Formats: sequence, C-alpha cells, structure tokens
Amino acid sequence: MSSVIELNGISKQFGQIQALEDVSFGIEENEVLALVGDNGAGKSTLIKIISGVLQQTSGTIHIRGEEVEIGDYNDAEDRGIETVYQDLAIAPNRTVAQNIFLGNEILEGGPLGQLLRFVDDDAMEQEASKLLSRLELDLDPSAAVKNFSGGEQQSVAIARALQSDPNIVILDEPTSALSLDATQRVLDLIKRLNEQDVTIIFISHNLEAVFDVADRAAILASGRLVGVEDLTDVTEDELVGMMMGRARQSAD
Ligand SMILES: Nc1ncnc2c1ncn2[C@@H]1O[C@H](COP(=O)(O)OP(=O)(O)OP(=O)(O)O)[C@@H](O)[C@H]1O
Repeated sequence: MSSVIELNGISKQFGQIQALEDVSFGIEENEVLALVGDNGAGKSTLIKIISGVLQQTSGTIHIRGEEVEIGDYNDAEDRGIETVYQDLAIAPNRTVAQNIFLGNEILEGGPLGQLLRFVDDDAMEQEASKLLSRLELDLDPSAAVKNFSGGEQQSVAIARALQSDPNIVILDEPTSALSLDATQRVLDLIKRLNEQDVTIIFISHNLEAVFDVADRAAILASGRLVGVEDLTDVTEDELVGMMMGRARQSAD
C-alpha cells in the first residue's frame, strides 16, 4: 500500500492554544482510518486542515506524492476529498435528490433554463437514484428529508459527499447520536464505500465502531500523535490508554 495523504509535521495554533503539534503520518490508499482521541485532542482541527477549512500553522501535506496547499473546500474537492461534518447541513424541506445536489444543481437544458437557473428535478432524481442504488441505500429520491431518522439523514449527507465521486471521504463522528441499529447501517455503508475503493478517514468516540470498520487508528492526545496502530494488533484497553496519552509499551 502507498500513502494517499502524507502529513508532515503539522502544527496548528489558535492564539495561545496549541491544537496540534508536529503531527506526521500517512493515510494509505483504500484504507479505513479512524481518528481517535479525547475531547480537545485535535481531531476536528486535523480534518479541517485536510479538508481546507483551516490552514496549518506549519507542516506540509502531500497528496499522492505531490506537496499541496489545501486553501479551501474547492482545493480539497479538486484533490478528490469530500468531508461530511457532524451538523450534516441537510435542508429538511428539500427532497433527497435536492439535498444530494445542493449547491450543485442540475439545470434544465437550453439557454433559458441555464439563464434563469431552472432546476431539473427529474434529472436530479434520476442521477440520485443511480447513486443511491450504487450505495445500496433504500431511499426515495423524491421524498422530503424532514421526516427522516438520524441514520437516514446521515446516509443522505454521505450520498451527497459521494456525488462528486471523491476517492477520499472524511466523516466527522458519523455515528454519534444514532441508535444501535442506525449506527450499524452507517457502518455497513462505510464498508461498502471502502469496497468501492474509497479511502475513509473518520473521527469516532465509539471504539466498538472503530474496531468494526477501521483498518488502523491514529491516536491523538493533547494535539500530539501518540501512534498509528493496526487494529488487529491492539486491544481496546491499549487504545484507551493511548488516547489518555500513554505510549504503547509493546509498540515495535
Ligand atoms: N477555532 C478555534 N479557536 C480557538 N481554539 C480552538 C478552535 N478550534 C479548536 N480549538 C481548540 O483546539 C483544541 C483542539 O480542538 P479540536 O476541536 O480539534 O479537538 P477534538 O479532538 O476534535 O475534540 P472533540 O472530540 O471534543 O470534538 C482544543 O483545545 C480546542 O478548544
């Protein structure tokens, strides 16, 4: 395997607060990497840097070997990176298809449709339907999202991220506030994405979910990287110890 993203000496300061300090590790092509750590460890700051919302104070990012500056959301999208944040940014009164194409609507053909920006709902529903079946999500593209469960809304947000066909998807706490059942469905969706060659980085406090779907975990404590562990090689207790800032005794 080769690194699709290489972080080298990433530090981030907010005034006096050192949110990240000299974080270096690689994310492998087509892996599922969990980002774990206690509250305030720096997880959100790190994914915001990778997705262009924040810029690092120092350090470099290489994507597929090339040093890049991810100045904003568009830079990240151009590099094939999409992020689903915890707030999901779902428009409840719109349909599944309209949410999937939110900000990227398919317009009716012809000069008038383009000029007056007439949205082509039929085309969006057809495209959404293809995407949803690829993701094996049983959702009606024409249904309004407002009555959906938390798990279904999370699925719509993930489908929207997939609309631009990214090869790296970052998920911020995808299973927080979900029932056990809904959590399992979202984890199954993550596994399916990964089978479709999408590299996944996800933040989670749910260690059961981490052990279920992730190949490796990168552990942050107080802004520093404690380690990156193969999850077949570490116990939950060891992981918790590392999240509390203890380096792994048996690390080789
Ligand atoms: N915009 C900001 N301005 C000032 N300080 C910030 C900002 N964003 C994050 N921080 C601080 O940086 C540190 C890391 O925060 P971050 O949100 O990255 O942690 P986290 O691991 O994602 O935590 P949580 O699990 O609670 O979401 C914390 O001390 C936080 O208060």
